[in-house]
Amino acid sequence: MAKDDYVPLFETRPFKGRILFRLFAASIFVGICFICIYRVRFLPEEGKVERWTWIGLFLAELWFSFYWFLTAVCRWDSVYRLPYKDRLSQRFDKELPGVDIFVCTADPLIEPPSLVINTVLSVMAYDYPPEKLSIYLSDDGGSDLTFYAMLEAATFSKQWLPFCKKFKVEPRSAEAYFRTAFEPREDPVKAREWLSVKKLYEDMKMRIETTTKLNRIPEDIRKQHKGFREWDFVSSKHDHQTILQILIDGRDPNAVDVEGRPLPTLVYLAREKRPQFHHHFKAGAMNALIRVSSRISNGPIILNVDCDMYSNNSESIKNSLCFFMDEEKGDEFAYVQYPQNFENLTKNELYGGSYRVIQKLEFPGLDANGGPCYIGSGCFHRREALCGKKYDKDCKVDWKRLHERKVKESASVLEETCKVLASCTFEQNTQWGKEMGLTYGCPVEDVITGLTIQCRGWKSIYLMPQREDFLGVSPTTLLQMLIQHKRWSEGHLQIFLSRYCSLLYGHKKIPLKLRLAYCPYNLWGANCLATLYYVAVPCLCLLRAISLFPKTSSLWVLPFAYVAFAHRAYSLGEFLWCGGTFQGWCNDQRMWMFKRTTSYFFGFFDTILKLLGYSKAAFVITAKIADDEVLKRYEQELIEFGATSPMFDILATLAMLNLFSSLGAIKKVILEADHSKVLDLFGLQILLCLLLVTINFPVYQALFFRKDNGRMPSSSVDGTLSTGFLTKTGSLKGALCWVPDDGHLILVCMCLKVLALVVDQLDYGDNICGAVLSIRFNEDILSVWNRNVSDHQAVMALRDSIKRHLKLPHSYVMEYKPHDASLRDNSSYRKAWLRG
Ligand SMILES: O=c1ccn([C@@H]2O[C@H](COP(=O)(O)OP(=O)(O)O[C@H]3O[C@H](CO)[C@@H](O)[C@H](O)[C@H]3O)[C@@H](O)[C@H]2O)c(=O)[nH]1
Ligand SMILES: [Mn+2]
Repeated sequence: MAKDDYVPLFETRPFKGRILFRLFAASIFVGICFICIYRVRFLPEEGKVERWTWIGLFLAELWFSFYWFLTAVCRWDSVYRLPYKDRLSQRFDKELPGVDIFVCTADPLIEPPSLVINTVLSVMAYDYPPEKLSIYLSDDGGSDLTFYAMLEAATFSKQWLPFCKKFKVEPRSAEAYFRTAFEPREDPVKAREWLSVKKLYEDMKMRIETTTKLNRIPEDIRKQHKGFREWDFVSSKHDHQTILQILIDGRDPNAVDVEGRPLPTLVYLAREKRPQFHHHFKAGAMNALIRVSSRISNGPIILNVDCDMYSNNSESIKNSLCFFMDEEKGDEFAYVQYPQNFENLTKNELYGGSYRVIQKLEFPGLDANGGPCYIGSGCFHRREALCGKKYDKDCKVDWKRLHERKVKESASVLEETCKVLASCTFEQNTQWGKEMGLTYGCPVEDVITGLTIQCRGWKSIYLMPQREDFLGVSPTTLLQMLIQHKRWSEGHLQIFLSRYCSLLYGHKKIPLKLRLAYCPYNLWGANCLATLYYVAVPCLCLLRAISLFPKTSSLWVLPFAYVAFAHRAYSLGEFLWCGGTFQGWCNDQRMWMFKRTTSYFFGFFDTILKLLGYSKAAFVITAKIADDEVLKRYEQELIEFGATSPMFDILATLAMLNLFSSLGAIKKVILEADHSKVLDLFGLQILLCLLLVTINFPVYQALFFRKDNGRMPSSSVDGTLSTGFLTKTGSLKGALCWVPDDGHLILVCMCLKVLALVVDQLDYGDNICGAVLSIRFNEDILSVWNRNVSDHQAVMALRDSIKRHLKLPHSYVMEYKPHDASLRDNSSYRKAWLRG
């Protein structure tokens, strides 16, 4: 094509309103400067407790300022992209490249096969020539249940694909479509067809769910496909040979749908697993898929979706190709990342799961500076770039040549010859996991991979069309959410502390702004310290009458007030602009605090432990299902606490600390002769405490008022309630319980101990004591009960273990009525304090 005829396949437009943002950012910056001046000028004299608390607070504020600076970098420039799909069709209709789609699943129990196949069906039904489409499912669960579901999906696709075309179905996940769509009433013939496909789907779903519930495949079904024989050799999900089955071979002239049109290729792969080999979680699965697919279809474009994230837009492939195939700029793009949206969010996003501001404002910012990160699901890759090729500006892609398919072997030959590519030993002494494929060793394998790709000279694209392109499942319990964020924050922090730290690794490879823009995510985990300090220490100091903020009557209060309020108001504005609700923003803020004090905290320490070699890599898969009762509460937007976890201990502890400090402060204001003097001195501090109490409101509810099973488990409640008693008894040294099988509790213990020390140091005398320590009753004690040892003995044992562990002169333990009714019968219910 001659140069002047060139019409781009996409357009890039800058965001409006950047100037306003920059002015605002400048004003915040000025505010921060004043805060720093204040902190330095009014530093308390040497030798006082005040001095150290002051310095600590100052450090926390410096950290927040630095972090704010990083988030401002992300917003400095922003662009959005517009693909022109029609131009693509006009120009390249015959030369469209092959696209290989990788779906990953890992566990049939928490990622049910019926969910997996809906994702598979949705991508099989893309509006794209089926002979150029190949779908690969990686099953790390190595489960015949999933395999069976895939067989069913292969059969059903013969009806489903033509049905999607005929009825212009959207979305093309059968489950999602039939959940909301109604049959076309106007035409009885069509209506009948519609209903019959719906029935087919429902019958299939029922068959799949029955086998899943049975947890085994009945003999008569096993006989129907040779693939099941593979499971005769599977000893467990961690120990089996490669299972590779080409369920639909797109080249086979008989592989057609009910209307005679070809079907896309469909492949099931469970890579080899052996206990002595590390399998590298999703990254390992993806790399096995890259190799196997290179022999079977070798599509130059690869789409990666998680099993819970179905395609919600049948045009996504073509939209993405507008970038890769643009004659002028296309060759420099390695991947096109879509936002990850979730279909099961509640109206006000109870657990802040929409990430709207990140997706609508921050990622366009990354895009303007060189390209977004690769965040896993919903990402189209150029195969070469994913396989480690460096960007070469002289290398032009010839799509015509690329789309030819060369493989001649039959499906069964391919099945045999490709197995070795997915074996445990294949990667030994190769660059896989290092320079080739997805990078190993990090729980956010995607982000680190994206960064290395960008550092090899490639650019990436962030595409956020009107219609949400991919819809997934967001965690439906607080604990799930916190655990997911622990993995993320840990993974990100690992990147920051590794040789892949964007600041150093990206030097001279990617723009400075992009290097900086990676940092807010990489440093999520590092936020925990400053946040914990800010939510705990000012409250404690309030009780000890240490003022940490300027008097409300002085002018110095202005920068504090401006930065705090303007910044939050701006955040609210952003949230609303991105389509959120006010309540949603409040929930988001709460989650932000919860995550920082728990997920990030544990993520932070686990990263450090890993660096020191004490802890191994893990990947806790996020559950995609929950029981009906939990779901009901989720829909009512009731926060789910119904589990024991050290994370909840921290939340409860901090909430109680905030509550007691506020009560203490209020008491002081009332009792003090000169109210206004107290208010003048402690105004901001009291405000901060009250704010924290407001944020923690659902925690108090869960601790004391809720009756449903989503409340705080009674063990934590009693523990936290005990705080109330403890505080009344005067000087407190500490109490905790010890759960030996939970490594994290050591961490909680350490923190509680620190807190106890601080309290001790400050010596509150008979005042309300701010130390709030949760006692959690452990399985140990319950098992003592089980063995019919008298309660008293058990409690004494616990008390002694606490004493020993904390090396405290005293410890208090409350006798406890076990939660479990059967245990309750043989133990008397006494609530008494034993001091020893
Ligand atoms: O050993 C494993 C573990 C996980 N997975 C798959 O990886 C995907 C992501 O796992 P999930 O538990 O759903 O994690 P999320 O936190 O929801 O996923 C986000 O974060 C991950 C990195 O932590 C990214 O890989 C994902 O794309 C991104 O959506 C799922 O399809 C799993 O089946 C495997 O294939 N093998
Ligand atoms: Mn997921």
